[in-house]
Amino acid sequence: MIEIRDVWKRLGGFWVLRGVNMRVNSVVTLVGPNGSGKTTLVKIIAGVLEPSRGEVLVDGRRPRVPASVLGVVFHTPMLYPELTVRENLKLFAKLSGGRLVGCPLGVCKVLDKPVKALSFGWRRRVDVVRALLPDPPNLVIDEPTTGLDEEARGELLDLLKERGAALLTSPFPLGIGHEVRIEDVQYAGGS
Ligand SMILES: Nc1ncnc2c1ncn2[C@@H]1O[C@H](COP(=O)(O)OP(=O)(O)OP(=O)(O)O)[C@@H](O)[C@H]1O
Repeated sequence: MIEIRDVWKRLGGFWVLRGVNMRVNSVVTLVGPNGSGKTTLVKIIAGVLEPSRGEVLVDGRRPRVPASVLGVVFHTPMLYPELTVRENLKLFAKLSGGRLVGCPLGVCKVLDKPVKALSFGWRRRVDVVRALLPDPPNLVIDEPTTGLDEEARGELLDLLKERGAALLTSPFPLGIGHEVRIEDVQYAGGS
């Protein structure tokens, strides 16, 4: 369960987020125009940005949550380009206490390739698998459709349905999970 409690964020002299209140306990896609604060909210949930006001709880924890409780996937993959996929997954499994089970998103096909040799879509696939290694009950993915083909999106949706909570952001409607407009979960007045 991801609980966003009255989260405000001021950046560059503007209130980007104005009192966001939201509880996520299933697959939820957050939609909104470019610049409406979706990525900012993901960063706050991930604990890499502090809210100006308010708090985020993930299964009752805050502000920084272990990878075993919250998996995070940003738009830019968090992988070591010089290492192979196998080496990356081994390293992150060690750090997060998880392990690779089966071949999610087809990663076994690319295990021995260096990450720098992969296409963007394959790097994103590997990055999602990296986040899922410790089997976190909660997940947040910024722009999940970017780079993923239809087959990978379908498999990703199946993987997400197994989570307690998955918050996705996309600049366009995905047809995945329950859609929530960012304007509808904060105080009226917009930006
Ligand atoms: N470090 C920063 N300093 C100043 N302003 C920032 C900073 N980061 C983001 N912003 C501003 O905050 C607003 C929200 O940005 P954010 O990236 O969260 O929006 P978004 O909804 O994810 O957009 P998109 O759909 O285009 O990805 C934008 O106006 C952006 O310019």
